[in-house]
Amino acid sequence: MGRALKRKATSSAASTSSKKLKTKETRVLTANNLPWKTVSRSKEAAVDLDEGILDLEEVDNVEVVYEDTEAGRVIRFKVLDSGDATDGEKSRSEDVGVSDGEAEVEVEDAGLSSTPLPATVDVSPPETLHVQAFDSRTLLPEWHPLSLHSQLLSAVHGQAFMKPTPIQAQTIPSALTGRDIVGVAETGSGKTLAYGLPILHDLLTNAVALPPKTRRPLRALILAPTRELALQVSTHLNKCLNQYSNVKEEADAEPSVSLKGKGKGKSTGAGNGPPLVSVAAIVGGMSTQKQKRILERGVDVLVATPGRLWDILEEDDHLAKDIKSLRYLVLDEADRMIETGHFAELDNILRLTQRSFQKDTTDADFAGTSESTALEAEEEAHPMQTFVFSATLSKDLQRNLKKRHKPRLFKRDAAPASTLDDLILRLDFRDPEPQVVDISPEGGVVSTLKESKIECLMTDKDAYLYYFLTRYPGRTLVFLSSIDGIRRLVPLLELLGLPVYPLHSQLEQRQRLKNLDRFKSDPKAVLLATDIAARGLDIPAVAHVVHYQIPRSADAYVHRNGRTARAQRSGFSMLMCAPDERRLIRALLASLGRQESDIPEVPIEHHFIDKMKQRLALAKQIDNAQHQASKKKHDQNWIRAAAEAMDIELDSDMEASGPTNRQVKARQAKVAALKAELNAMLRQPLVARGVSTRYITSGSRPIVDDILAGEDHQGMVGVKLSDPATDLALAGKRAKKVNTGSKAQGRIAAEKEEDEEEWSGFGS
Ligand SMILES: Nc1ncnc2c1ncn2[C@@H]1O[C@H](COP(=O)(O)OP(=O)(O)OP(=O)(O)O)[C@@H](O)[C@H]1O
Repeated sequence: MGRALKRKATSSAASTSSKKLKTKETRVLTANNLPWKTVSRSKEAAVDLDEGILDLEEVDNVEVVYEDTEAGRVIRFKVLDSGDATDGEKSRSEDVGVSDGEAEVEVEDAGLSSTPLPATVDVSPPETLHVQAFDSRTLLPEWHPLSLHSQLLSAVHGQAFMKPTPIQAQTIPSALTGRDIVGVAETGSGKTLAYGLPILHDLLTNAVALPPKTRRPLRALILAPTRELALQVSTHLNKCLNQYSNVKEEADAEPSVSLKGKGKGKSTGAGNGPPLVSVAAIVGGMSTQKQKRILERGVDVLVATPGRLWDILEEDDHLAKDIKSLRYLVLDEADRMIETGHFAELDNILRLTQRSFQKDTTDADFAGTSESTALEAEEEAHPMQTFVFSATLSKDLQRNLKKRHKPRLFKRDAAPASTLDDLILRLDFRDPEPQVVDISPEGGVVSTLKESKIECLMTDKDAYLYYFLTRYPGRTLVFLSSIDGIRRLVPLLELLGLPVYPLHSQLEQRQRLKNLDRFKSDPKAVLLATDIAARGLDIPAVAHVVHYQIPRSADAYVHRNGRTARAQRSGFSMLMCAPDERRLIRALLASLGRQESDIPEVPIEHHFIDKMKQRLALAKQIDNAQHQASKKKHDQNWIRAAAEAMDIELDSDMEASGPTNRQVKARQAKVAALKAELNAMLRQPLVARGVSTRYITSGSRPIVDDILAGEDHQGMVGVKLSDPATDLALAGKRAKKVNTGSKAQGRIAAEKEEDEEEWSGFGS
């Protein structure tokens, strides 16, 4: 038996303590079967700019033992009796015999997540370090033929991804053989791992242990259009490296942590060792210091937004050199990147990756130098692979790509590319014919998504939105085209008691991530967002997407809808359509090969809308009063500050122009009275027409049955709790019934239907 490794695991976020170990083990388990316990962490910590440790788990009373077998060194885990574990220090050193291997795990840099090497003194070099065998043939028969690194298979299994998604199944084998790939597949279909797993497989398979403090060269660059998406991709990949992996358990470490030796006597040099494979994100809004620390240490996989990366590249020659010898370049949501205003930066970064461009510059500037020779040698030994993924890449572009035999070269002074087609055609695919895999659905519609619309006046959109949110509580993402619109709506919906959060580019990054986290953790939360949230964000179980303002393009419509109905879950989207917008919607749908009539109307009980309008009117009054008061105060403060700065004395008129204390108090009292009125109104239940709240067992439609069955809607008396997709289907069936009958019968049926609806409320 090899030597035992004992550790006490603590982290700065949540202190964990390993109890004392004893050799009297009771069970030998695989890493995934260990009794991991979730460590509670503050929500805020999970969304900090360090890209967040999303889950933290700990395990107590486990001994890690290295065992030399014929196949090499393997790792075993022994779970000790909890009773044994309370023994003291003495038993610990006696039993294990090696006391210097104790290590403390602490959060060192949450911006860099890694797979640390084990903290033993005599750790084997990675070439001989064998991750505990993962039986993929039995546990993951559908993943097995892909022959991925066992650490990745273990992680995939741990996340219950029992088979590859179609885009993964079709691209991973080619990517593993070195092909360049253009992958197009519906939103939420697992594209991140389609490019991520081949990269991680290569890096893990060829990982070389670097001495501590050695800067590791960048091997893969993933470019994403938004900060949130870049952070999410980095987290997603780190989950495959850390969360469920055996190597993690081997090192007894957590994502985003590194091991620090704390043994007596001998140093645990390897405990300070570099990670096997590291992934980090660098995005705008992140502290420069942290970013520098990450880059100084070096990462294998860098996920970045083009704007921030270009800023760094202008100062960091080291990184610029790394980019010239990348192994992997990924453009995630490539088509969005040209819309974000960072097109020039993206173009510049891509120039750096183009070997022919490098040759052009190096030939001119350093012909025959060691740098030019090194680049050429590197190119021959490890040609760069390029992956371009999106849910929306035009068919024309794909055709052109296939026709193309040679990349269009970047000339030194060439103007930047101006369209996505131009840009992608200039990508330096090493593959003469990159493999194009397009399995996107016709019309961009995911099969598990139900689309719908509400037709209403522009001025009534607030009321209809409020109706929808009240009628169908559930995690809802509402898209608006303007930040002003979000600023106007958030306080109103807040006053109406909805858990609503904003997300747009003018919020501080910390606030953006905080709001996103709140949205993720409350199943009834509402996020009002601009299109920065339209691409790539993978928020589990978004029930509804609402297009409050119509999307700018068909692609935006597809991506916004893609925030719901992900990974084969069902989802619902609703387009709010004012008369002026109908022409645009028709054009938008036509470009997807569809018609306006393809999208049915959500059934609405108009009786409720009037009540919604009353509540909204009061909320608007309060908001205006609050706004005026704070604006006056702000103006007055500004004048005083300006006068002070200029050393001017304000005359008494000006001083007096501000509100007096009495006026301030009167205004506050008015706001308080309006709020009390609104709260009283909100306490009154919204009652469907024809329903008696006093006689719940009688009336045209007794509601007692629904109450007893627990199916009554808490906020709207007289309607059943239901989801919009079911109500849409019921409305569709009713309409069909009406259409199939004779004209006269149809009329009677419709009248009857109207009556029923009027009395029972929708969804009943
Ligand atoms: N093989 C799999 N089986 C089940 N779920 C998976 C699998 N691979 C990935 N997922 C999950 O599916 C969800 C969507 O994945 P991902 O974010 O990569 O989708 P996407 O195709 O990039 O979407 P978008 O186009 O919106 O960016 C994620 O929660 C991911 O964890």
